Amino acid sequence: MKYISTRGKAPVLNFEQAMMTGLARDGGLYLPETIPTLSPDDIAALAGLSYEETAFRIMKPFIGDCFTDDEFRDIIAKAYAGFGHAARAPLVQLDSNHFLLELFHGPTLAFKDFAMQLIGQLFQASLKRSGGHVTIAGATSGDTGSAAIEAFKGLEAVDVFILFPHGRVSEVQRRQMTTPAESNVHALAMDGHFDDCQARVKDMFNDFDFRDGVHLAGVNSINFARVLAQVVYYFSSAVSLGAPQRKVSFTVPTGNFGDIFAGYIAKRMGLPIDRLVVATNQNDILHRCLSSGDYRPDGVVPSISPSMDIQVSSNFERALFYAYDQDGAAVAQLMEELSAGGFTVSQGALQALREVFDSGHCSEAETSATIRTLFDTTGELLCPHSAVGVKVANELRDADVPMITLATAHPAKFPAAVEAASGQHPDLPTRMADLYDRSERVSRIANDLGAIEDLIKDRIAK
Ligand SMILES: Cc1ncc(COP(=O)(O)O)c(C=O)c1O
Ligand SMILES: N[C@@H](CCOP(=O)(O)O)C(=O)O
Repeated sequence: MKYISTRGKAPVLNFEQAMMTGLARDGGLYLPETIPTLSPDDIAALAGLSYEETAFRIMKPFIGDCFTDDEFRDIIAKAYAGFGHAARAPLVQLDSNHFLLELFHGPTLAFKDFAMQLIGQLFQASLKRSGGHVTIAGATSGDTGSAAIEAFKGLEAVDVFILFPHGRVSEVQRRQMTTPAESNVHALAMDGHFDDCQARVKDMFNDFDFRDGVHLAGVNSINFARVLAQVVYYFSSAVSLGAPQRKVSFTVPTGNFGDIFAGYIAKRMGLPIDRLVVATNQNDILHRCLSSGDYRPDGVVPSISPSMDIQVSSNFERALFYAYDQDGAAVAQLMEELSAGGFTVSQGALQALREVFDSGHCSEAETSATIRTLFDTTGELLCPHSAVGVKVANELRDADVPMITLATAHPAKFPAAVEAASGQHPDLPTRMADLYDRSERVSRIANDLGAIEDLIKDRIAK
């Protein structure tokens, strides 16, 4: 399996190389040259399998011969051993034909653990073979950072630097990043919002002297391995509701477009997905773009679903690549226009996107009302991101097609917003009960590429 860049001008790599490379050297994002497909019989055969075996069968064609079957099975087993639910990603029924896919039973209580625990194991296996050391630089609006730190803390072959927007993540998210004592963990509270953090991480990758000097690696969804791991739960949940004989739809609370793009890959692999619904909070650039064709960031407004406070949605570039018939030059042109303020999607490409994706948005008041109503009617306590998904799903779903809404984080990561909405205080699991008592270690940093690079060089030299 070969991996190519969305901008068409970077070296073609295998899975392991693409995983360890992060951002392509032309600024684009790696994707498999062709998307493997599963027959209806292959999909039917997933029924009743463990999550781990499903993961092996879905991901193996993308990995090629980079890892032996035994190695890869062992990696998957280790990745999911620490999850707090036997099903890993259990489905809960909310209403007639509406289901919630609970993706928050991993170690840091958000869907990011599904991919991050896996790539933590993949990186370790790869670095053990090469004997190298990498410097991970990641940007987070709260959940990627804590999942990355949990997956990589204490590893000798890795230093992990996480940029998060100062004052714009929940206290639980911040503490998950700032309380680990391992010396290879570096939490950096940056001035600005998530888009600034993500831009600085991409700047570091585009600074080749720095990138090559520190052996930079990426664990944001710029890394295709992150997206790949998330494809698995689309299959496991759809099959448990009757796929491939029965079509299903998904609603995905969306910010950086990685999770819903994993659903797009699942659809292209042959999973009979009817609609993929993009659910945004008040930072609704994706909804506006899918409605009008215009993609023009106009500033992030902080919300009670802070992990989705994003206006420059990294993986939308991957969706555009397919919508523009894999024309790297066209994508590169759009991204150049984005740097200058924004772009308009061509009519043909917009039509291609709309053939797959629907979209909706959810105001702050609607998010709170959804948390309250769902708790009152079903006893299910949602995090604000999942509530955005449920609200949009209820609005757009077709009563005859099962709708699966992704519950992307545990309510206890956002206790203030959840309690204000529902009157219920969501408790952290007992293993985290002392999170508020642990001491924090964090560096404040300006939104300044030079200052960030200097800090990283200085820390890894020690
Ligand atoms: C809890 C939560 N929900 C939803 C999202 C949006 O996911 P994506 O960025 O993959 O669209 C995020 C952040 O990525 C998140 O942390
Ligand atoms: N919401 C994310 C933002 C980063 O997204 P990623 O999928 O590209 O890592 C977060 O919680 O950090």
